Amino acid sequence: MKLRGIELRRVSMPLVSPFRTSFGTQTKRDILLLKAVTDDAEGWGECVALADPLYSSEYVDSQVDVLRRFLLPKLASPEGQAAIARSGAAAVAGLLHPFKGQRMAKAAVEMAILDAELRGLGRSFGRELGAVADRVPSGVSVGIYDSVPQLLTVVQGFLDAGYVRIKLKIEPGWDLVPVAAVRERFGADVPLQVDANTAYTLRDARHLAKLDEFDLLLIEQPLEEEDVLGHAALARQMATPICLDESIVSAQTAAAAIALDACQIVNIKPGRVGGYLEARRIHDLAAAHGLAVWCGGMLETGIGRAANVALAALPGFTLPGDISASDRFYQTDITEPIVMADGHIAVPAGPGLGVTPIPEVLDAVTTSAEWIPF
Ligand SMILES: CC(=O)N[C@@H](Cc1ccc2ccccc2c1)C(=O)O
Ligand SMILES: [Mg+2]
Repeated sequence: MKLRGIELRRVSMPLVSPFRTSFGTQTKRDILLLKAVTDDAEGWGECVALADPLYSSEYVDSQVDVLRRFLLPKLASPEGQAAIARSGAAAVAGLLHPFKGQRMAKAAVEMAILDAELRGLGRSFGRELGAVADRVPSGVSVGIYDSVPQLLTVVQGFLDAGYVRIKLKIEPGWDLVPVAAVRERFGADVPLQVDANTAYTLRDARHLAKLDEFDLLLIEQPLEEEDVLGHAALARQMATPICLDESIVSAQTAAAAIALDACQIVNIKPGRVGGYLEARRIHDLAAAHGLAVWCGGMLETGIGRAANVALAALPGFTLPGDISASDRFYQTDITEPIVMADGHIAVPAGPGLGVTPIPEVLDAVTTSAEWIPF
């Protein structure tokens, strides 16, 4: 496979409604898309970095910069071209390993090259990754609201839409009361979990343990991302399973967290861990230790969303993910909308991602595009 170049494209997409979490309120998404052009096909990658370094240390301008100055020149070098010609996308992580961190940029470029490679081979992402299902259950992430009645109206809407699992964002001051209200209104059988996005400390352990009465599936990332020992201590003080998100940035950090009993469940996000191939390694590692995993979301467009559906079809993804339909976040997606049918989303069967951007829609939301020839 000969890589001719990569196009860096920024798109700006308004959210259908403000999405508030413990780290702020988002009303639009500033997204970096990559298009890899090879002799055989074009492939697409999506960088999940936010505009600001509020979820992780990456932010979209930093990922553009590191791609332009370091990552793409390395892939374009004679060494890079030879390795990619020989091994395709499987060579990317090794080539980029000398550059520390920047996992969301690395994930996006590996994804674009993998998509081009698979389209050229006529193989789907699902087939390549090891999907064992042709549809996956769809959960939904619900933000923080100004009032409980407002929250209950939103949850009712998502349950009516058919989402099979509800995830509530929580933060100090918005946790026990909204969770109790959802349980009270919708009953004990609705699969329910919470996500704190690192908002608590170990001093909150006794408070967080009060969540145990609500029979939650898990509590996601209660403490800050580097506090692996704190999560292990918290796990000993509450019954609700601890799930890590921000803390798990690679198979290595997953292995450490599992060995330290810092988590019983892992939220896998390919963009956070450096790509779909590393995501599969984490899936395999978790399965070897008997841990359930599920696929998290970063408000991806249909590009990232389609790839996440394929990943979520692997056997170890036994909990519903945050792979909602496109209309959870976007009025108009840049691909054919990803839709949910009785609580499930079909795994795309076409070559590569199985979806491609719709040119006129993509152009309408594009704020910049830059071709980087190899
Ligand atoms: C679906 C979900 O809750 N995702 C992340 C948090 C998150 C929240 C807000 C975001 C806004 C713009 C881009 C990515 C974002 C990710 C999580 O699981 O922790
Ligand atoms: Mg999370």
